[in-house]
Amino acid sequence: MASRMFIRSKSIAFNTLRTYSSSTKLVDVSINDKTGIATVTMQRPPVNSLNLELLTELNGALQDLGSKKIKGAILTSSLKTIFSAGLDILEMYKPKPERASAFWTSLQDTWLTLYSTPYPTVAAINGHSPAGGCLLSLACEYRIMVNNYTIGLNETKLGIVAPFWFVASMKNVISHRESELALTSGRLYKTDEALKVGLIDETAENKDDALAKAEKFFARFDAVNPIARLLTKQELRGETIKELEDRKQEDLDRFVGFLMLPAVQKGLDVYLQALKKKQ
Ligand SMILES: CCCCCCCC/C=C/C=C/CC(=O)SCCNC(=O)CCNC(=O)[C@H](O)C(C)(C)COP(=O)(O)OP(=O)(O)OC[C@H]1O[C@@H](n2cnc3c(N)ncnc32)[C@H](O)[C@@H]1OP(=O)(O)O
Repeated sequence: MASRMFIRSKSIAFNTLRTYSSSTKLVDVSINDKTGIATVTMQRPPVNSLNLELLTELNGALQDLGSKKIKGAILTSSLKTIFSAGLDILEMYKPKPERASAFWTSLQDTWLTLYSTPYPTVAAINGHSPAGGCLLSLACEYRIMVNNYTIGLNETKLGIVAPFWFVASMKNVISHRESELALTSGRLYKTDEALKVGLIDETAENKDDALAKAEKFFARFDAVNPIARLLTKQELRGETIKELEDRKQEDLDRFVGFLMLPAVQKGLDVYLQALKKKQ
């Protein structure tokens, strides 16, 4: 894990800043050449649910940024009211085992990349952010959320169990007690409630406000040595990263095994039907 971060920190030092814009079907990346801030935008309508393809593109984009000299990266969504609806339930419902394995591995890899970026990260949460959406924002260093949306790890509401690294991501941000209360009940917090427990760091009026506040967050590091900053981040996050790296295969096997349980499939079926009936 130490090498994961350190090699990247060396590579950014030798590159020069340039205007950059790259858009794949599901992820848009642009770097503002004046501020040096990258904006990574998920764009998979209708709800940015995280399927294999979106996760693969997102991981690739975040890794590419590691070789560029950027001041920081903002993760956000192109959708008006949704940051991300979390994992694509259709990836877990009646899955083919090979696809389920590739899907979960891509989630593990994306989280590892985002949790350990050499550059500072902000989630500009411009809409609802349940489950996997919350996980992505927890992997960022700072969370700014637009008012009147919801965020949280609501896995138990779907009859599924948040894996240890989802739980650790939460516990590294809010208290153990609050995590226990939230995770066991599958609580989704409204923006103002999330601020009160520290799940988010700031609220925003709208997406533009969130982006402006993200820029101010990055400015905190103007007078900070970047290597000292990175090594400190590594010190704080290293244990959690190492645990997933060490237990990656075990975690994958548990996920695939869990999905094959009839009771889990039944729970997902009921949840999917309820989502569709909502309209
Ligand atoms: C013993 C230890 C074992 C450990 C093993 C590991 C266990 C496995 C772990 C898995 C972890 C999973 C984490 C997750 O992320 S699960 C996903 C959780 N997500 C949700 O609960 C969100 C569900 N969606 C919503 O609440 C809403 O859609 C919302 C995001 C608030 C948006 O609302 P709205 O704007 O009103 O949009 P609609 O609800 O009408 O949705 C539009 C269409 O999109 C479909 N949809 C919504 N969310 C998902 C999703 N996550 N995946 C797939 N599809 C989704 C919805 O059904 C609508 O479809 P359609 O138009 O066809 O009706």
